[in-house]
Amino acid sequence: MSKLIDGEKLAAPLCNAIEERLAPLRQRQGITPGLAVVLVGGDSASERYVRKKQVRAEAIGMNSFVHRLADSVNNRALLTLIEQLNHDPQVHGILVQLPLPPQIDASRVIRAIHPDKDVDGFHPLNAGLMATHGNALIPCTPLGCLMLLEHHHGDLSGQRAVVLGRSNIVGKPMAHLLLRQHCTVTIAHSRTQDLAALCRQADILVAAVGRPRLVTGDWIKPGATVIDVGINRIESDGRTRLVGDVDFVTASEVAGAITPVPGGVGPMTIACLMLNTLRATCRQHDIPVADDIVTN
Ligand SMILES: Nc1nc(=O)c2c([nH]1)NC[C@@H]1CN(c3ccc(C(=O)N[C@@H](CCC(=O)O)C(=O)O)cc3)C=[N+]21
Repeated sequence: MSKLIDGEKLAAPLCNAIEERLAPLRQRQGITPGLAVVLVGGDSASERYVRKKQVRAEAIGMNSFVHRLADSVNNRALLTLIEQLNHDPQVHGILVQLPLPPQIDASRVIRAIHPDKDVDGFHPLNAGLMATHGNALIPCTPLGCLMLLEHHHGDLSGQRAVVLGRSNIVGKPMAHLLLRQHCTVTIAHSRTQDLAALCRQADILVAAVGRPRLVTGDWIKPGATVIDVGINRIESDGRTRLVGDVDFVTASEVAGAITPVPGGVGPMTIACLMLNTLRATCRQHDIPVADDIVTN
């Protein structure tokens, strides 16, 4: 049986460390980091995640501003709101919850966010800086995965990593982060041939494809570290359940260590959003960025 990688257990001390940095910011500089979350429409999963972000931000003493827009909103109205938030000195981080409705040009919306306030790290400037090892805001989910990996796997140098999924928000940035830690990285996706055989070569396997229980035990190299980014809602026995991209039961018999869903990557994503908001705040006020909290 493999070791369980507990996301809550690593997220809690990270959030505490962030919280400790807020008091001196407030007392000495009069600054309270502010996170603005823009939610378009009323998707129940999105509502839930936005609520988690808001609750966590407030719990550690940040300001949180949630802007709700109708599902029918047009590009102009959304871009106007972002422009307003870009100029608002109370707002240090802006997150536009994805997915957006089809009439919205998501790429244009992401590009409208000021790169210094882009706490998702989705702006092409931040994506490019990360790819070239510059000083970027790094997407929260891959950053959280990397922290879990470094904590449980130790030095990643020379390890064979396979990232399943090539999205701009998880797969691609994850591959860049692993490369930066000197892994040998392969990005696999829906057109990859012999997916199972490829995955079996991985010392580190990160699954981020949104396919419930795609990765079964026979895809995993014995002893490998498995990070499950998937959050799929499925119906079973008349109830809605949350399952990952990894079939936990069979995978945990083979893997050396594995994240559960829920309680794995999710809590780290939220904690890294808090970290990015703190970093963005420091940068905007020319305060040395709190890089000693974590080094990556
Ligand atoms: N601009 C943008 N940035 C995002 O970071 C972003 C987004 N859009 N759209 C949706 C995805 C999804 N996401 C999650 C965050 C936390 C949990 C989380 O806390 N999950 C818990 C509980 C899950 C549950 O109970 O539903 C867990 O896995 O233990 C899940 C998913 C952020 N996303």
